[in-house]
Amino acid sequence: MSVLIVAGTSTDVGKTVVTAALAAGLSAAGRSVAVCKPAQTGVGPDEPGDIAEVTRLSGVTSTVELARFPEPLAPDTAARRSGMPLVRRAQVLSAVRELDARHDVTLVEGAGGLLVRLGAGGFTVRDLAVDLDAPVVVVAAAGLGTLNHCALTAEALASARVKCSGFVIGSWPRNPDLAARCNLDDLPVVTGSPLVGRVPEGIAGPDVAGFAAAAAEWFDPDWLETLAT
Ligand SMILES: Nc1ncnc2c1ncn2[C@@H]1O[C@H](COP(=O)(O)OP(=O)(O)OP(=O)(O)O)[C@@H](O)[C@H]1O
Ligand SMILES: C[C@H](N)[C@H](N)CCCCCC(=O)O
Ligand SMILES: [Mg+2]
Repeated sequence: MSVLIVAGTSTDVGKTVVTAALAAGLSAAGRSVAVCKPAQTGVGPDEPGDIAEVTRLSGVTSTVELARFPEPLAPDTAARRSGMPLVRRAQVLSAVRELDARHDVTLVEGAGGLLVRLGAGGFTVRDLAVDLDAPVVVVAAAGLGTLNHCALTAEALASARVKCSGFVIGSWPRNPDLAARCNLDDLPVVTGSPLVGRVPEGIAGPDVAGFAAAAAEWFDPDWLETLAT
């Protein structure tokens, strides 16, 4: 019914944790949720990737990972170096559309930041948002430096006329420093989009029941509600 692209300002900002939190929060609200990771890098064939982490934290099992490459690199580079076939744009679009037809919300997690090349022809997660006419939520770090990364990402979305659904801080510190506290007010100003969530630091541990039970509280409730309508 609806697709939401989970992009980031960079790698390691908490996209997977936020994807899991969204999956858990939407599931708790009675929505059927699917998750697609078009290209996973940096994990071997038998190791858990981002999809496994989303399932562990959220319980959501309707998932698709289209390709994985062992080296921790951008997917197109990792694919070329591995000698395996690159992910194709049409392949991703068809997988996401198939999930979308059967679920209330389909979450698509990119790799790294918005303009990282996912596969053949250099397509990016921004291209997927254009093709799917889907909004993007951007996951960002909490502290100093994030305003610039968020503003750049907002500009890159606007230049392709992709709707920015909002920003989420992937790991909100227990004791936020001055920059993190100021960013709460400044981030919407510099990006022109709302801050719609903050996932607490240290929450993605072994207490998966606690994670799933609390997940909806980390997002603006009105925003979360709009995702499945
Ligand atoms: N709120 C949080 N609580 C606990 N751990 C977190 C939180 N946010 C991020 N982490 C940890 O930080 C690391 C990076 O987070 P995550 O894997 O979600 O990043 P990512 O943006 O998905 O990166 P990639 O580009 O590789 O997909 C992980 O080890 C994750 O468990
Ligand atoms: C391996 C890592 N965790 C991500 N999955 C891939 C990040 C690619 C980033 C490329 C870049 O922007 O330089
Ligand atoms: Mg991830």
